[in-house]
Amino acid sequence: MNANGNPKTSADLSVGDELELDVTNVAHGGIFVARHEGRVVFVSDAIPGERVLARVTEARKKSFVRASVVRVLEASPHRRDHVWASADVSRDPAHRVGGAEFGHIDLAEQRRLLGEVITDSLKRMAGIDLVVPVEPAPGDDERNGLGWRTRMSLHANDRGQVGPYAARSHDIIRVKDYPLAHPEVETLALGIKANSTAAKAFDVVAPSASPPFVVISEDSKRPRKGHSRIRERVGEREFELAKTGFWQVHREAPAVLTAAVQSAIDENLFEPSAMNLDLYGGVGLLAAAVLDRFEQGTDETGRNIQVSMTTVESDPVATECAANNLKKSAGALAETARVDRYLGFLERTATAESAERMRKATVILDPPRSGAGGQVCESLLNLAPAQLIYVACDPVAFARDAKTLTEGGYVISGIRAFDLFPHTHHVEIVASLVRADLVE
Ligand SMILES: C[S@@+](CC[C@H](N)C(=O)[O-])C[C@H]1O[C@@H](n2cnc3c(N)ncnc32)[C@H](O)[C@@H]1O
Repeated sequence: MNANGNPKTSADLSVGDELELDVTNVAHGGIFVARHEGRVVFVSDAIPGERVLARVTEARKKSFVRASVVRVLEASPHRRDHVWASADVSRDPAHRVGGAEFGHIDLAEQRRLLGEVITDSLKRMAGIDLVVPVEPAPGDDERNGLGWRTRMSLHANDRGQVGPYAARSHDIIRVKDYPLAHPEVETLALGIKANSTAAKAFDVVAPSASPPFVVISEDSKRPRKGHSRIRERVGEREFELAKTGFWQVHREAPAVLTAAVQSAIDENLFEPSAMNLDLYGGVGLLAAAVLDRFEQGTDETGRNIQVSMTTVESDPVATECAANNLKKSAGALAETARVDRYLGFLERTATAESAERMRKATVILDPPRSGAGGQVCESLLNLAPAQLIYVACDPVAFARDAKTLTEGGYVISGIRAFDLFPHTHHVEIVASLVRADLVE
């Protein structure tokens, strides 16, 4: 009943109300869509096709409410016991752990849903029609998508309890296991005790070529910058990076992305002497992928092929590492700069010769979750490199940038997606965009 004593309508919904819902779609962000008398309900822990009983958890917006499944009335054939018991629907929604919001769905269906999110985002935001199958990382099917996470953050509350956050709050959930974590990460994480109430955050890391460790921080919000270095191995190469510096989280992700970027580049459009760039380059993983592919062999005069490649990265420690990681390549440079400013500088200072080197370039870009954004895309359109390889971890941000780039003169010539975060809603896209005048 509402305040006037009448039966509740969708407009009166408040937190705690329970609704029977037919779940119709997946939405971006690990949630699912249903309607209650026309009002959109974003439901967690559901699967499209299910009928569920869901409890309203947020009702501040007029256009939609949020709810969590408390009982499955008609289950999807894709429903499984949650891979992490601490996130199961049998728990009160407030006490479900976050970070595994697809863990109740079989892996093949998770990937189909991720593909649907990519297709929908491209259609809705960019008017682009593409079906993108989502490929598993090697070994994940055999391990049921578990044990991949080489980095994990835990938190402590004022009572000294340590654990991950709940699904939709910053409450600490105490757990008995971490099934998505690499075994070394899990062992270390389970051993953490908040010995001092000052300890607020714990980064647990298991690098592939250094011993596993925990970095303790007294501030849960401040980025933790360990300056001592660790090492990661990818194929024949080793990379150095800062202890809590950026590195791909899935243990297979560096190798998967290296191979994907290498094969996404059109070799007919690749010019070794062009102004090739690895934007948002981190410690040089993707620059190395390009160098390893195109430095092979000799040119027509019999000299070793030298590839010009500059990484652009805002974190000076990562840049320093990139310079070391790429130092065997004479044509490699590592610059500390924000990408928008760096590209703006290239635009302002262009000469006829540098503009031509830029137009022949291959540009890799692997921005953070928010995407490259309008200003960077506009600069890329002005500089007009021959091909862009866009590595994206957010389908919506990618679709927004793809709209700018395709409307400005690029054609998507290839796109792949990888399930590098099993049991979560995250997915990695690798897209090739070629300047339209170069497409046959
Ligand atoms: C998704 S990571 C990719 C790193 C690298 N490509 C890799 O795979 O290891 C994004 C990187 O961009 C950097 N970054 C974020 N915003 C930036 C900006 N505006 N300009 C330059 N670098 C930025 C971050 O420090 C981070 O290293």
